[in-house]
Amino acid sequence: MSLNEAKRIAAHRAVNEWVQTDTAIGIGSGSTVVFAVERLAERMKLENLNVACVPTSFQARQLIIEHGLQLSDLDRNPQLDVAIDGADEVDNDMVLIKGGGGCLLQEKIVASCAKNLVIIADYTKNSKKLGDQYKKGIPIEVAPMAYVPIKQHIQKCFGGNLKLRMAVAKAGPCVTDNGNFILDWEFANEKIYNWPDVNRDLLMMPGVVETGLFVNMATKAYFGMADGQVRTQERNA
Ligand SMILES: O=C[C@H](O)[C@H](O)[C@H](O)COP(=O)(O)O
Repeated sequence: MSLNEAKRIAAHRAVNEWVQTDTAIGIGSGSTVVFAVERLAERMKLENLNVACVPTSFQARQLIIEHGLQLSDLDRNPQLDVAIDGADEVDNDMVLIKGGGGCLLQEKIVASCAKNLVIIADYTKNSKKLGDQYKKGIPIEVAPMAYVPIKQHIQKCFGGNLKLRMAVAKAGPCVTDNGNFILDWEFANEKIYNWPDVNRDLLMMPGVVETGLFVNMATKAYFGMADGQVRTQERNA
C-alpha cells in the first residue's frame, strides 16, 4: 500500500469515528489532513452535518474554504470537541513531533482548546522513541531576532545541532504563518531526554514562541499500515 493510501485510510477512520453533527472541530495541517477534509466534506453532503471548522494554518483555512466547510475561529468557538491533525512522529508515550510543515504554533493552540486531539498518520510516523523514524529533528518556532542566541543556548544545554529552516521557493529563511523563524533541532539521538522537562525548559527561553513537542496532548493516534489495516494507539490517562 502506498503512503498516500495509508494516510487516507487513517484519516477516513478518524473522521468517521470522531466527527458528529453540531460540533466544533480543529482542522490540522499537512498532507494527511487533506484526506480528513475530503472525508469530512463527503460526510457533510451525505449526512448534512453541522460542523464548525477552526483551521490551524493558512493551508487548513484554504482546505476548509475549498471544500465548502463551515469556517470558524477560536473567537466564535473557543472550545472544540476534537482536533484532527497529522504528526511527524509519535512515540510509545504518545509524545509527538509536529511542525514539519511549520504550523506548530497554531496547531498547538487549537489542540489545547480541544477536548481530544486525534492524530492521523501513515505507518512511518509510528516510533518506539522519538528520533527512531523522523530524522529532521524537533521544530522550534522562534522570534526572528533571537534565533542565533536561542540556537547557541539549546546546543549548550541539550546538545545536538540546530538548523535555521530555509524557504524552498525564495532565498532566505522560512517564515511561519505568524511571522517567525523555525529552528530544526536535531537532538543527540544517543541521549535519553525527558521530553516533558525539555519542552518546559525550551518554552522558558526568551524568544522561543513554541515547540513542536506535543506532550500529554494527543488522545488517540490512527496509523494507516502497509497491509491496509489501521492501527490505533491511545494515551494512558
Ligand atoms: O506543520 C505541520 C504539521 O505539524 C503536520 O501535521 C505534520 O508535519 C505532519 O504532516 P504530514 O501529514 O504531511 O506528514
